[in-house]
Amino acid sequence: MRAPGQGGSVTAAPDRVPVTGAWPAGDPAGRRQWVRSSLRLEAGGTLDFELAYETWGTLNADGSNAVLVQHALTGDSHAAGEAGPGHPTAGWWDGLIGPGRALDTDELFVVAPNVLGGCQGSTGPASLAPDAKPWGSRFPSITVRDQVHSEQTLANALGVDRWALVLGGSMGGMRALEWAVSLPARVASLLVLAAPAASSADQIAWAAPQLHAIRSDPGWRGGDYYDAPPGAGPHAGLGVARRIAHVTYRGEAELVQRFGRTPQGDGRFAVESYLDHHAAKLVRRFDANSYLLLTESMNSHDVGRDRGGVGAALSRVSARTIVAGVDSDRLYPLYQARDLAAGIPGAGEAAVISSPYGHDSFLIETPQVAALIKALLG
Ligand SMILES: CC(=O)SCCNC(=O)CCNC(=O)[C@H](O)C(C)(C)COP(=O)(O)OP(=O)(O)OC[C@H]1O[C@@H](n2cnc3c(N)ncnc32)[C@H](O)[C@@H]1OP(=O)(O)O
Ligand SMILES: N[C@@H](CCO)C(=O)O
Repeated sequence: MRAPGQGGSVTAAPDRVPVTGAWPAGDPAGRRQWVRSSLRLEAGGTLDFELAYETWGTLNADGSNAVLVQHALTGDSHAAGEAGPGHPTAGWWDGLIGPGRALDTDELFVVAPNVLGGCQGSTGPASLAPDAKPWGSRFPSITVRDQVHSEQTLANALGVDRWALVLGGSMGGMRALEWAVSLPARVASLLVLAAPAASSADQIAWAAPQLHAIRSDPGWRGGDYYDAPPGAGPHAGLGVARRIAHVTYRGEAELVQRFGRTPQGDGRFAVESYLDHHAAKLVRRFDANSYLLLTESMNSHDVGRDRGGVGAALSRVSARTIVAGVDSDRLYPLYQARDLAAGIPGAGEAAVISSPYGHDSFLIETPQVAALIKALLG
């Protein structure tokens, strides 16, 4: 089990005052912190939860220099920093966060939480429920709004009334947008990368075989696999899900040119070997139930739900906004970024990240993303 043992319970309790503290034993990197509270879920009931987060820089006296960085589906709070104990890779936006970088930590206070429902320190299906057993199949459904609600607790605990900037890509872009729609007074500027106002049928369609792959793995055991012997969990299903997803994260022309048709010595096409590699890497670091839960939270993403539609919801945004899409993104196509930008007051036309790398370009095209950040903060 990867998450800490505090878990949560679905109860009818009212929201509680958040409690913060240093991360307890078990954080090998030694820099994560946590906030603990409870929230009313959009689907009903209340969840006691913890959010893990990391920060860089210092909050200034008037609290005006805080930036909220939102990770994508399989990301985590380690947005910046070198690889080291507990973090085999450098932060996923290390090129953007640090002294002298676009998110200049000599000037800014940068905060990156692990998403509610995740498996990298925040409460999720692998966490312990009040009965001291993993939540597993009992973990409630979570929406993007619930995730943002939980992050409000973090902002309150940190003393951040208004973020100077909220930004993220993909699932992180959904949460960034939801912040600006649900709490417009608390978001001064907004950068949404490769994310829509509402998940489309095409995106839900790509998710469907991924969900089935995990659930049809006998090792999934209806979601209650945490006491299975090592290696007996739903690794094969999660690996298939990642292979499907990873194809959608990369550019078609990129794969064609990069891998060609020549089989490797072991008989696999190079692109098959590449997908196998990414599947194996994810299986080692990610919980299958979190993958299901977060995928379904993305499927349900629709800023217009119960708000009179997408147009009415977007008209609430008061942040200085840039929306950007990637010209080779086949999962979140550019037209969605254009539609989203058109709906947000003052956003102007969507920016275009030009790249062969597809959806993942928001993680790869550092200078182009840096320019967008500077345009907002400058
Ligand atoms: C914010 C967040 O959301 S997510 C956190 C970071 N994201 C992830 O971890 C998602 C998974 N990874 C990725 O999507 C990508 O690796 C990115 C976006 C992080 C970086 O993209 P790129 O730099 O273009 O990496 P690329 O997709 O080429 O993968 C490189 C890996 O494939 C391996 N690889 C390349 N070709 C082959 C092949 N034919 N066979 C096997 N492995 C191969 C490389 O050895 C390298 O392995 P390593 O990452 O273990 O060192
Ligand atoms: N590579 C990213 C893509 C999802 O947007 C991830 O795994 O989170």
